[in-house]
Amino acid sequence: MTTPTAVVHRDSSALAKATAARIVTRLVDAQSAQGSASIVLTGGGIGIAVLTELARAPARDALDWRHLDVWWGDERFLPAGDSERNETQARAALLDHVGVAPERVHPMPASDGRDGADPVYAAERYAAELARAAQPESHAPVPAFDVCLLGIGPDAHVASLFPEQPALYEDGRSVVGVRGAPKPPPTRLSLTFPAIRAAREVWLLASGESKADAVRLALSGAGPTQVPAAGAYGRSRTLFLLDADAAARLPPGFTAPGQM
Ligand SMILES: O=C1O[C@H](COP(=O)(O)O)[C@@H](O)[C@H](O)[C@H]1O
Repeated sequence: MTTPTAVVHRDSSALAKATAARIVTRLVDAQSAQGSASIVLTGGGIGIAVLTELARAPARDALDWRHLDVWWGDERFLPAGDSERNETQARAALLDHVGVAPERVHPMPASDGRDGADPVYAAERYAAELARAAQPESHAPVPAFDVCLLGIGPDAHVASLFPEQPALYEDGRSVVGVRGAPKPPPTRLSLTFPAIRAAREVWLLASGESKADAVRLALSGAGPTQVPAAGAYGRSRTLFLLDADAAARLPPGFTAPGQM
């Protein structure tokens, strides 16, 4: 487990722009070292804003988009192309505007796909796809993602791991089908904690005052069953990337708002 670091930006626009720049730097470094890179995308307001800024950033051309694997941390289990799908939003914000190799973009299955409407089968298929991409050095049935982006909900959920739900206890499977999620739509797919923790770096994004309590609890040693964001960490680095409103109630010892 890596100790989290908090980085605070003045507002959501600065947070989105700075995170986009940070992604370019991190993935360019990974491509220099390994020849290719991988990222896990998140949905949600700030998650998609970051992708929009990445598409606009002149520095994006420093990345070799053809040698990037793109995965998702969770998905709303809806028909392909539904505007509420995290995939649909990520394509519109970023992936349709850069030269990603289609075979290296790995969306989670849709509810009208070949698995049918049962999220359990869809989760199994995504887990198998991840396992095929796993390298020996990842020591897990998923790749050692270079960056795993996760939004934080007001209830401290990350990916589609919601407080007190059974998916939080999963320690065998890398992907689960989620039913009865408190945030619509109720049926979702999600990486589990073991899959998230296989990432080299986990970056948790939060913007807005409605996230301030979730951020405070996650950084205060709360348990992941009540505060899922507290259970998401990377092997080498865990970053909380925040705007000043989300950082308004940081616990002692973390960067105070206004320092960036
Ligand atoms: O539904 C979801 O919500 C979370 C957080 O979204 P936000 O709009 O409150 O930032 C997101 O991380 C997740 O990927 C998504 O499916």
